[in-house]
Amino acid sequence: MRSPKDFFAPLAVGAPQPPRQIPVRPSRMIHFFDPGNEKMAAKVPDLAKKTDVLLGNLEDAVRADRKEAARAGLVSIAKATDFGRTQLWTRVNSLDSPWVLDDLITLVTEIGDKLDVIMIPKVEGAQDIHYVDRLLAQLEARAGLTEPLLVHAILETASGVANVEEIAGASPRMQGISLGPADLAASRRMKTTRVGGGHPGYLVRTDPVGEDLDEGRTTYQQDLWHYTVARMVDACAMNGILPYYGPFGDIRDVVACEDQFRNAFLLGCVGAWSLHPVQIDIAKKVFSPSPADVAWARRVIAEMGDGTGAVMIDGKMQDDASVKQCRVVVELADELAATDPELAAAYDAATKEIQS
Ligand SMILES: CCC(=O)SCCNC(=O)CCNC(=O)[C@H](O)C(C)(C)COP(=O)(O)OP(=O)(O)OC[C@H]1O[C@@H](n2cnc3c(N)ncnc32)[C@H](O)[C@@H]1OP(=O)(O)O
Ligand SMILES: O=CC(=O)O
Ligand SMILES: [Mg+2]
Repeated sequence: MRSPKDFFAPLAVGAPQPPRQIPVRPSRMIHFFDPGNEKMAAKVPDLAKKTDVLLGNLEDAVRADRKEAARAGLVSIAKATDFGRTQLWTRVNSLDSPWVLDDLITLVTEIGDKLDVIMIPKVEGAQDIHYVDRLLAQLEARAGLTEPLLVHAILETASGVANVEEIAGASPRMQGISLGPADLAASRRMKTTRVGGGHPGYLVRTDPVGEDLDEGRTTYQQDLWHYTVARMVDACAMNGILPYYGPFGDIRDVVACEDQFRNAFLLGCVGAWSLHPVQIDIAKKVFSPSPADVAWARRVIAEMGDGTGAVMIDGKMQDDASVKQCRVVVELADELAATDPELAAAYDAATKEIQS
């Protein structure tokens, strides 16, 4: 165990100072693309204008014989593209794979100054983050980088879930954690064959009304991911890092995708992955607080004055705790509105309407 005093010392001579705070930047959607796929790569400059995060994926979904092409593609794209305010992330191959060492060496050396966050898949415990932490420090020092790279873990193994609190606090570089429902389902030996989302067989049923066990019994589909998302959110919040829902694989089912994203948003996640351009606007809509909620939250804050005591607003009791929730909503809205004039106008219009 490192002592808390050592936590903010660089892990290699010449490496940049580790971060003390995770920068607050919009990351409602982490948009995945395969940098070795020419069609997808051609869309990157346009996608950079409408996404919060673009992620060059080198791991699963990239064929084994295309790994080098994907890595080289990401280097070229990063060098050639002006990403503006959009962050550039990558997902490297897993730590037990034959590709990850070259992924990290190449990317940090060639484009370490363009990358914001490195996503590490299949993290099992703090030891995986410690390994990456030291290696990144060595590579940053050699590349002469002045800003530390941040690390994001995917929660997609049973041991990762069991160790999620120690993973979240394993390094000052930890930026956040995403739920990876597909690999996690396999690791847990769940009997699903989907990428995220629900399952009609996972349900509860109302009690029988009489002797007939089939008659009049409504069933309600349950959320397979509730426990893991909630646990991930707590682990992230207690360590000052950000939680995300991961992939929703049924690209055609934009309705259920929106539901899954909204469940994650309401439970505390700040964003989700988009796998296809059609999911970008879904994430943008869901992970931006609604104008009505922002207007209401602003009103509660205004009427609560110094934030203590209790008041009644439209028949609802408000006190110190509800005003704190309202501040969470308003702070997020203000952060997003600062770079999105359309959203800012929608929030102001809804606020004026509620005041009149
Ligand atoms: C399961 C656990 C995980 O690890 S999830 C993360 C790993 N998976 C991924 O990264 C998948 C990323 N997405 C994809 O590969 C594709 O979107 C898949 C799902 C295969 C669908 O592609 P395709 O059949 O081409 O869809 P389409 O015909 O509707 O595409 C229309 C045009 O859009 C493009 N497109 C597609 N996806 C992306 C993307 N993620 N980023 C940028 N562009 C994308 C297509 O190339 C196609 O382009 P064009 O109109 O033909 O020029
Ligand atoms: O990598 C993501 C997953 O769901 O697996
Ligand atoms: Mg995975």
